[in-house]
Amino acid sequence: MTDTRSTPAVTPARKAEILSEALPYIKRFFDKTIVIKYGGNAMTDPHLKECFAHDVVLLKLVGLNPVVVHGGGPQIESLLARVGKKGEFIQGMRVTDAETMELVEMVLGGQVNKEIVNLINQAGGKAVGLTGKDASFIRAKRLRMQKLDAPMGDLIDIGQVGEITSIDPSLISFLDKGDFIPVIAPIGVGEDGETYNINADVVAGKLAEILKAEKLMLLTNTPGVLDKSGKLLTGLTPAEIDGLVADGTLSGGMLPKIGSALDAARNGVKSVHIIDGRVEHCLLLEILTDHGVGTMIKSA
Ligand SMILES: Nc1ncnc2c1ncn2[C@@H]1O[C@H](COP(=O)(O)OP(=O)(O)O)[C@@H](O)[C@H]1O
Ligand SMILES: CC(=O)N[C@@H](CCC(=O)OP(=O)(O)O)C(=O)O
Repeated sequence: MTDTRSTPAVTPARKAEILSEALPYIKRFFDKTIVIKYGGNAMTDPHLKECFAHDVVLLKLVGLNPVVVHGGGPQIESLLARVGKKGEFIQGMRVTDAETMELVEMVLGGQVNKEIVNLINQAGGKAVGLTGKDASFIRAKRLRMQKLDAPMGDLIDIGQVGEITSIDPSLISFLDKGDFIPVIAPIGVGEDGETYNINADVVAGKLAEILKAEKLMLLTNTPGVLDKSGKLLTGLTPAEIDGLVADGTLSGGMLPKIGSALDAARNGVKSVHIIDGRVEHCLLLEILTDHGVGTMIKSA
């Protein structure tokens, strides 16, 4: 059977040319850390999942240090539905009671984490799955959330949702140096061993800051950040983001994503992108070629 994905007329010479175009990027990013957030919504198609794993392995083998943080929102929803529960979100954060927390940990720390680890290993990498509980490397406390439509300081409690208090980078650095690819589920641990559910974009952003990453790439299921008419915004400044939040153009899961992206850009991560995880090889396109595939978040 013919594989229609490999039929475009790319001559061998053009293939070689494309490969050699990656050289300046490989040189520039050699030994640099790239934090990749793999969103639950971009994680549904089997072929795309294989492409993602393949790209991560390729980045590692050419000398970059990819660190994967994954979500799993849709996967959590389907387990909740099986036990007759429905997820509730406030400003993109899941309200997390004790039972939900148990299920979230099963899905993120178990099913989704091990699936990604396995895919990367099948593609020839050496992935190691972790949650923030491993070596207690992501410490958290209970989040008190500021509602956008409430007076400043009017904070609400949404259950076992964590706010990161610290990240110890040593475990991740150790894995990077040892040729391993860390794959991190967004779960934190409290002072007394409590388990916290943390939005994956928030973990990815903070980790990118702490690791002094060269790039933070947030893969999602839209072309990037869209304006009110659905057009892609290829670059965004903090002032433009404030405007989009205030007029309601950004909502739901895009709120924690943009907040984390902006924090990372302001705190030393050199380039921050929200990109379309449904585009085949989006990581290679964004990192090793001139073709941007989403929205770049600027620090000023
Ligand atoms: N202005 C916007 N541009 C793009 N997506 C938006 C916007 N506002 C809200 N969204 C929503 O944010 C979603 C991405 O966040 P989320 O569902 O948390 O995805 P992920 O699982 O990739 O983190 C999009 O699928 C879209 O429904
Ligand atoms: C507090 C909170 O909202 N946690 C998220 C963690 C998973 C996640 O962020 O998944 P996506 O990246 O696929 O959205 C949740 O429970 O859904």
